[in-house]
Amino acid sequence: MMRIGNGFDVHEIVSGRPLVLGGERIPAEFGLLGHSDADVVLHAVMDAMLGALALGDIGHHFPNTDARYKDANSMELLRHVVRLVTEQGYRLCNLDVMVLAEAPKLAPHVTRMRENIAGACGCDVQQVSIKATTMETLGFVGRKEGIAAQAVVLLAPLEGVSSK
Ligand SMILES: Nc1ccn([C@@H]2O[C@H](COP(=O)(O)O)[C@@H](O)[C@H]2O)c(=O)n1
Ligand SMILES: C[C@@]1(CO)OP(=O)(O)OP(=O)(O)OC[C@H]1O
Repeated sequence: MMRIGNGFDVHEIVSGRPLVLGGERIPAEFGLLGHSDADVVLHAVMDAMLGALALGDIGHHFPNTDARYKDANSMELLRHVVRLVTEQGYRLCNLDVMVLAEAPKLAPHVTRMRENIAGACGCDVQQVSIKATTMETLGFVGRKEGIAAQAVVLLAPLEGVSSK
């Protein structure tokens, strides 16, 4: 049986922190606040994968009260979630991420972000889609108070399903 999952995350924009999105350090005058590296893109992707298999959420697997995850590299957390997916007998069919960010311009970084995620998932970059939009100055994203990401993931059983 194919399994679909969705994930959503928001992190607050602050100065003095790096901006890491999709495992990529993005040049910016601000970063995101979080217990981990606050990679809002990977957090949405992990929650979508966990949701597809009803395995809870990232807060359950990586509690923000646990010092082990202080400034954690979310790529490592993603690799752990991918291992859980494999153990359950599933693999990524495709995923689609929408990043809501007023700035910076993410288009120049999207290919590297897709490659990072595909590398962690052991899949082709064509199976990973990342898109970005502004909020046209509206709301907390439009005021540059935060960045949000939404992900939808489709998982397929490891055996008997083509990736096409
Ligand atoms: N942080 C962002 C936001 C948007 N883009 C790209 O610009 C296009 C137009 O954005 P609108 O919000 O005006 O629709 C969008 O389709 C993206 O290609 C971006 O690179 N980074
Ligand atoms: C990733 C984790 C890891 O402690 O930390 P945060 O950076 O706080 O991210 P958030 O999406 O708020 O919560 C999930 C946590 O599991």
